[in-house]
Amino acid sequence: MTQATFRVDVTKEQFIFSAAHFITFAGDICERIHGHNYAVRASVEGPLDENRYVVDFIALRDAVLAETQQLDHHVVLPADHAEIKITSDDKETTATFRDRRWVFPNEDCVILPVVNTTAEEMARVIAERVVERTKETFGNKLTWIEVAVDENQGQWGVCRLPWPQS
Ligand SMILES: Nc1nc2c(c(=O)[nH]1)N=C([C@H](O)[C@H](O)COP(=O)(O)OP(=O)(O)OP(=O)(O)O)CN2
Repeated sequence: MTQATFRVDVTKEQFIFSAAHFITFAGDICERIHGHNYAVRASVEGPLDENRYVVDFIALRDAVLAETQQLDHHVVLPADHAEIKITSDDKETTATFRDRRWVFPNEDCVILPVVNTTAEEMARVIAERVVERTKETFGNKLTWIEVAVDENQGQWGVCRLPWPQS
């Protein structure tokens, strides 16, 4: 007998956030700072509740939006990169990579707990934070959450996390 599975997906125009970043790749190549209009999709899988919902679209939408709005119009920097070092004083945040240096007003920056600000890592952080925002409301019946971040109209980094059971 086939077993039905159910999922809710939300991907809204209002999730699009414009942010600047730079990553390293191939060992020691560090990109120039540049921006993307990032798109986001979030999905959760689980059984149907008494409403015949997996979860209320609106609750999931609002949790995702709260996270994407925090990134909009910011420079996104990695806290955990081995060579991109981030320091802040009371006014400015400085990023260094070898002999290169970028200085930003603190309020323009968001420092994320990632090694590299790739779409995959940003998807993971958004997924973890959406779980934190919703786990009390959604309970422990869901099986997973997946967040996908699109850097450039069809280039998605995707992270799926098991839904916390406690
Ligand atoms: N799996 C991943 N691959 C790549 C990522 C990523 O996050 N995950 N990121 C990048 C870079 O950020 C790169 O800057 C992507 O930018 P994009 O503008 O898409 O790249 P192009 O130089 O090809 O841009 P065009 O404007 O389309 O010329 C790379 N890979």
